[in-house]
Amino acid sequence: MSKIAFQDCYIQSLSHCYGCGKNNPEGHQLKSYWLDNYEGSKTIAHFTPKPYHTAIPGFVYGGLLASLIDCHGTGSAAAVVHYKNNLTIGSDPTIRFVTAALNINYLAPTPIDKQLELVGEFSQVKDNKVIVDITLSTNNVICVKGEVVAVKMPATFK
Ligand SMILES: CCCCCCCC(=O)SCCNC(=O)CCNC(=O)[C@H](O)C(C)(C)COP(=O)(O)OP(=O)(O)OC[C@H]1O[C@@H](n2cnc3c(N)ncnc32)[C@H](O)[C@@H]1OP(=O)(O)O
Repeated sequence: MSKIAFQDCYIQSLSHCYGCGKNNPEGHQLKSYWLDNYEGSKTIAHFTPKPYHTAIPGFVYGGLLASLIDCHGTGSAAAVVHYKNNLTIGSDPTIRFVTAALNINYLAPTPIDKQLELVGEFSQVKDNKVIVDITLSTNNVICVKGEVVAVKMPATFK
């Protein structure tokens, strides 16, 4: 794993996201990295749910899981476009990605008392659009699969 999370390289003004912004103390503060030995092709993040993330006692609320997949996807998209263009993720001008589409499939109940692992792979990488396929697992069991269509953040967001 690289030492600095993708999201922690975002400029201060783009670090308030509820899912992954380091400047949002109420948020999830998800941290995404390159998977060891897969720089440029696979990404990883971990998250440990809190008891209040409950859907049915013992199991995680699906909206939280979607949110984690969303932010791992947009962070991974920013990382791979920088990687492909030989840029550093914190470099200027800021290239960031927002969610255009999110498709989530819940395959198995997700236990609330385990660490969650998200792994992302890219099915399409263009400078303006990246499609990221993400699995969310606990104890090597895939509980959720998601596809994130991430599009380069337009100027209207600034
Ligand atoms: C910066 C750190 C923050 C982290 C973000 C965390 C994730 C988030 O919560 S982001 C917030 C939620 N998302 C939003 O609010 C986005 C709102 N939507 C928009 O701003 C626009 O519709 C936007 C940017 C997604 C697309 O803009 P648009 O002008 O239509 O894009 P456009 O340039 O035409 O299309 C680019 C590509 O994306 C594709 N695309 C656009 N919208 C979609 C969509 N909804 N579904 C699938 N593909 C799409 C286009 O087909 C095109 O693909 P290609 O290049 O292969 O032809």
